[in-house]
Parts: sequence; C-alpha cells; structure tokens
Amino acid sequence: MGSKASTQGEKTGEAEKTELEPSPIPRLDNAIVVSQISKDNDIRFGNGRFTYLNPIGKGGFGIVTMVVDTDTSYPYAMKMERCAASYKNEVEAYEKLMGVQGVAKFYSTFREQGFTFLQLELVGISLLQFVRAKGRKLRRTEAFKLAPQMIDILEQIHERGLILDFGFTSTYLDSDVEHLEATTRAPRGTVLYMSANQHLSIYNSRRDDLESLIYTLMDICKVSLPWRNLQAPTNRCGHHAYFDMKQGGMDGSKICDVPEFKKALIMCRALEYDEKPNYEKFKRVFKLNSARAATVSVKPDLPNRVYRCNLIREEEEILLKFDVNKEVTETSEIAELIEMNNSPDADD
Ligand SMILES: Nc1ncnc2c1ncn2[C@@H]1O[C@H](COP(=O)(O)OP(=O)(O)OP(=O)(O)O)[C@@H](O)[C@H]1O
Repeated sequence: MGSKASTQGEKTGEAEKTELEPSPIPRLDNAIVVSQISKDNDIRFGNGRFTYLNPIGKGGFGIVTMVVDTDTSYPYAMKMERCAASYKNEVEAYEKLMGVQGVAKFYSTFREQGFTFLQLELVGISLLQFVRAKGRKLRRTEAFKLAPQMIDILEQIHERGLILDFGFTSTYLDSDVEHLEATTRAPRGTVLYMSANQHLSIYNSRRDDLESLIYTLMDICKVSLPWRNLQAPTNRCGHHAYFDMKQGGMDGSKICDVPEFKKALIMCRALEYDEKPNYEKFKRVFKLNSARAATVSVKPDLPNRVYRCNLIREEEEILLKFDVNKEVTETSEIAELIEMNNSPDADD
C-alpha cells in the first residue's frame, strides 16, 4: 500500500492537527439559510470553536454541515461521521489530494462526543445539485465542455496514486510505487456507474475510473444507460447481465450512438489493467471546436449557492447533543451510537 497519512490526534478530542492557511471567504450570496435548529440552539463543534449554521449534505457515513469559525468568521464545511474506519481512509485521501483543483481542502480533524469531524473548505454545489439547479439534464455540448475538466481532475487524483473507488478512495500503487497486481474483489459501489470489469469482480484501476466518469457524463446529458432498468444485481448471474450490457459488444461500441461517448468507451476497453491512460487523448475526444465551445456556458445559474439539506429527526437529535446551552438528553439510540463509536474496534 502507499504511504500512510498522519492520523495523529484522532483520539485526543483536540482540533488542529493539520492547520493551514484558510482560504478567502467564498462569496455566499443567497447562501446562508439558517436552519430551524440553529434558530433556537447554539450548536458548537471543536471545543466551541465552530458554530453550526445549517446542514448542507448527507453521505453514506454521515452529514456535512456549514459552520463558521467563531474567531475568524470563516465559513467551512464540517463533515461529521460515526464510522472511524471510513474516516481514517478519508483523511488519508484528503491529505494526499491537497492542492488538487476540484477537491475541497482539508484543514483539521478531531473527535468529539463519539463522532469524528473533518474541517473542509466550503465548496459550491455538486454536479448533481448543479444539474438539479438547471432543472434539466445538460445538453451534450455542456457535458462535453465539462468532460475535459473532469478528466483533468481525475488525472491529478491518479497522479497522487489514488483511484476513486466509489466513495472509498484507494491506492493502485504498492510501497515501491509499482502498480498493484491484478486481483479480484466482490463488486461494490454504485451499480449504475460501475465499470463493466468490476461486475466480473476484477479489481478496479485507472481505466475503471474513466469508464465510470463516462457513464456519469452520459447520464447527466440524458444519453440512456441501457442497464438503467435492470434489476439490482444480487448474485454473480445478475452482475453478468450488467457486464454483458456494459460491454456493449466486443469493443463497447454498441452501448450508445453518440460518437464521443462511444469512442471514449472503446478507448477504455483497450486499456490494460495497469496501463496509464492517455488523458490528453481522452480529453480531445470531448473537445469541441473553439467557436462552438465558446457559445456554451456551464456555469451554474447561482454560482456560489450552498444548498441546505433536510435532516431526519435522529440526525437533528445528534446535532442537538452539541448544543452548548442544553442539558444532553440522550435517547437510547444515540447512546448506542456513541457506545459503538467508542468501542475499541472503532479505532482499528
Ligand atoms: N466541502 C464541501 N463543501 C460543500 N458541500 C459539501 C462538501 N463536502 C460535501 N458536501 C456536500 O455534502 C454531501 C455529502 O458529502 P459526503 O462526502 O458525506 O458524501 P458523498 O461523497 O456524497 O457520498 P459518500 O458517502 O459515498 O462518500 C455532498 O454530496 C455535497 O453536496
């Protein structure tokens, strides 16, 4: 495996292990929507340093909230998770990806009340939110304009030795910085965008990231993914059905009629497991001629908007635990969660 990132201090409950220069305050016109919780409560994280403003997103392992540093008034995204194992992996990945354009900067990590926190740069909306904000799928020209930028980001991530393993970044290099041997692993991740080979349990590598990116682009510009209506695979047979469809014939050419996507998928199919993709060649597939590209704007209509997500009651109750003015009334559910997080296994 690649080098281990520092996770020191994670058990101490103290903030600030990776203090960096804060980025300038992003312009957040229309942005701050004070949540119902914060109207009546003074919720603080990091020994009182960060004041909670509102929830902005949810992931597989926890919630992301918008906070403000009470000393500097800088806003940040604060990711709050229960799962110590996934958090360690995530911190490592953020540290390796420092400086990659398109990836939120990581500032610090701490533990509090059985939860792990990641202080991150507050960035704008996600691609999905962007598409939602538009109120329609993207036009192909818009998706083609985004594609080279996304391939660029992917290239930078790969240069740091990481592949995007559907929410769990992992390395494709060993300790000698050589590509890991081909191996197998049960498919995991988002079935819709998983590469064909992953359905056959072939461990993913750089080529699979590109294939997933192309499926994502197809989806955001309304090019149908023929396997969209297939039943979710629960066994090998189910995964084979997906593989056959995603394979789209020997060279992938039957998946869709859009020449750019077809070409890019054929290029993915031609890549060996440990081969470094020719990112420039992939980008060229999508590059429009300059006159056409100049007419297409893919800027979100509300550039700096930060969305607010809704929380379920359990999540609100968890946040209320951090209310500095309130007596903590733990429901058995929360107590259970905390116990789980404080158990010796949680730090392994
Ligand atoms: N730094 C950030 N700035 C602004 N919003 C963010 C930031 N990080 C995450 N978000 C928002 O919070 C949501 C949840 O993020 P999170 O990283 O927990 O999960 P995810 O990456 O979407 O999924 P997974 O749990 O599979 O990793 C994102 O979709 C995004 O909308």
